[in-house]
Amino acid sequence: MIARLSNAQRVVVKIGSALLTDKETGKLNRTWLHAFVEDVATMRARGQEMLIVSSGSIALGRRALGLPSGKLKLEESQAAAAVGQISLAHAYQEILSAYGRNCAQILLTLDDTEERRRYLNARSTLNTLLRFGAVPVINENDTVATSEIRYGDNDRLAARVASMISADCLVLLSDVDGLYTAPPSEPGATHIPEVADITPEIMGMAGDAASEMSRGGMKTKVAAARIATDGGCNMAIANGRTLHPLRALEEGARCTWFTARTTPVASRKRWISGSLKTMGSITVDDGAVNALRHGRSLLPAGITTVEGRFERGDALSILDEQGVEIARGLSAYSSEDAQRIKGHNSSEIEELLGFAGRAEMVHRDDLVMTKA
Ligand SMILES: Nc1ncnc2c1ncn2[C@@H]1O[C@H](COP(=O)(O)OP(=O)(O)O)[C@@H](O)[C@H]1O
Ligand SMILES: N[C@@H](CCC(=O)OP(=O)(O)O)C(=O)O
Repeated sequence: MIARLSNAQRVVVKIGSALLTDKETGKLNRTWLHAFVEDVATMRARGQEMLIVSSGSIALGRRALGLPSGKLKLEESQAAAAVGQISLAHAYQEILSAYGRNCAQILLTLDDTEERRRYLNARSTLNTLLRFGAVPVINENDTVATSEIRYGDNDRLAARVASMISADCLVLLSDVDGLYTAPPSEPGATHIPEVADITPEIMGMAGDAASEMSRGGMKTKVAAARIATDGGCNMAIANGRTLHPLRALEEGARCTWFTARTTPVASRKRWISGSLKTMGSITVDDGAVNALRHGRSLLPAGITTVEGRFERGDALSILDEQGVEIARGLSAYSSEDAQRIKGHNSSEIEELLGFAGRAEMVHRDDLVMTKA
């Protein structure tokens, strides 16, 4: 069970507001943040790709603005988030740079993970940052998110990010060491070490947050577990109320693991082949059919015909020369650009389109064979 964290390639860690801010003063808990970031840097140095989803902007901002305790109005939490996010990002940047890491701030709204084109853009930016060795620090863009278009909690946001970038491990660090059969304040509540199946009974165990600083409570954590495990990602709810919480988890600290139901690749392929409406089709030559069967990407050189009107990110049907569908995938180009680059070598793309686009028409990560 321990190896789920140390063996993971891509890890998303979510930090709740209560861990980041001191209960008494409302200030950022710097000692804790230093120790946590040291764990992140150690894992990154080992070759694991690390992303942080951090709450805390509203909790920090409300103190800075002198807002009273209790529930905030929407415009007050938006203002608090605007103020708090700056100090939050600054703290991460300062500490990560001490470990020689670039810190990249990403503020997402619901649409960025739900709407396909924006999803592909967000995914591509995150992948590029990881390739450059930077550590993305993500939060919801609370200042522009109105109640209709917001997640409202970073538990589900973290799970959507984890499945978007095909992470294999998500850790929700909280003030509790996992899921209990009932809110831990209730007598007789017992700890659950592992959940293989998120049944209605499991959902029913989760209650609200105990402090006003937090948003979600256990309900949003269990909802996050459903998103993550469906996306092929193992998820842990673990205690962050200790210095070096990730090291502690690797060394076997008690937590609750929710087991992935599939692999990230299988989950993505199922999404492409099953739930997307195709917006066009491309016919490819025999050489390209052969390349696709060997798990390669589809290059413009192998395309003979482009049909339909589609945009970058739309799903396409890929046909052989007999008109039989052999694969489906997400297009890296619009139909207009595809018409221009079909049959050409990828090195000619810049000259043909006037910009240096991707070498592949459909990247192999975005492609699924529908006929062997
Ligand atoms: N079944 C449960 N098991 C564990 N904790 C629960 C449960 N139901 C409710 N909780 C509450 O959820 C809290 C954790 O959620 P929350 O305060 O939102 O954390 P965070 O700020 O880390 O997101 C716990 O401290 C606990 O009071
Ligand atoms: N985006 C908000 C946090 C929302 C949230 O999920 O809070 P928490 O339950 O403490 O993880 C913020 O930065 O204040």
